Amino acid sequence: MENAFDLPAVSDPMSRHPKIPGPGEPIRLHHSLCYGCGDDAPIGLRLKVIAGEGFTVSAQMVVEQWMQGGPGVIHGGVLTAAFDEILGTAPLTIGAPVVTAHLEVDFAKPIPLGSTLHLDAEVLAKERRKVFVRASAHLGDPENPVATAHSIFVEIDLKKHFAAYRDDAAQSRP
Ligand SMILES: CCCCCCCC(=O)SCCNC(=O)CCNC(=O)[C@H](O)C(C)(C)COP(=O)(O)OP(=O)(O)OC[C@H]1O[C@@H](n2cnc3c(N)ncnc32)[C@H](O)[C@@H]1OP(=O)(O)O
Repeated sequence: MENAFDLPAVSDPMSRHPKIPGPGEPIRLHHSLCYGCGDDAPIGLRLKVIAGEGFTVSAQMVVEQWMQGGPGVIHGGVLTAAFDEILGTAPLTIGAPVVTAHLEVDFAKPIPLGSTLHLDAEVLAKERRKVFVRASAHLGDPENPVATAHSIFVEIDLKKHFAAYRDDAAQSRP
């Protein structure tokens, strides 16, 4: 499939960040209350994202009943959230903390409850603060994706970006 987002003609140089875990190793949670990866989130996907080779990461997610759109298949928003998480983690391989600016998802096939979703993401390019990332999901056969995603993440200064929200976030905890 062609990219529906405009990749830069030439990427800024990218190199694998020295602190990123080796292939097969988990990447540390970015926030324990995160809906996508947090262990302490009251409701969430609890994705464990694993570093791959180069600028790639992967994760697996069992599609549980509460993730249902229906009937019998995953909700599109849940799949999008899973993509957001894995796409947003991939830029850590180049040492870039990011937030989602643009995210597009193509839903190719229904994803039944009970299936194990395999998610793979890869950083394609960087241009100034923009990081271009693509992802795909399959149910065991990488040649047969059930969904794909393309996204632009923007590099941020983590402390500054979230400075105004941290207290509110603490207050909204259950
Ligand atoms: C380990 C972590 C895993 C995380 C997974 C979960 C990730 C998330 O869900 S994050 C939460 C959702 N996202 C957000 O809340 C972000 C909200 N948006 C923002 O804060 C701002 O719009 C932000 C930071 C993206 C950009 O604002 P700002 O810092 O002022 O940068 P700005 O100058 O506007 O844009 C920088 C570049 O990005 C581009 N850009 C900004 N928004 C977009 C967009 N929607 N689409 C395409 N390009 C964009 C700009 O054109 C600019 O490009 P260029 O270098 O070519 O001029």
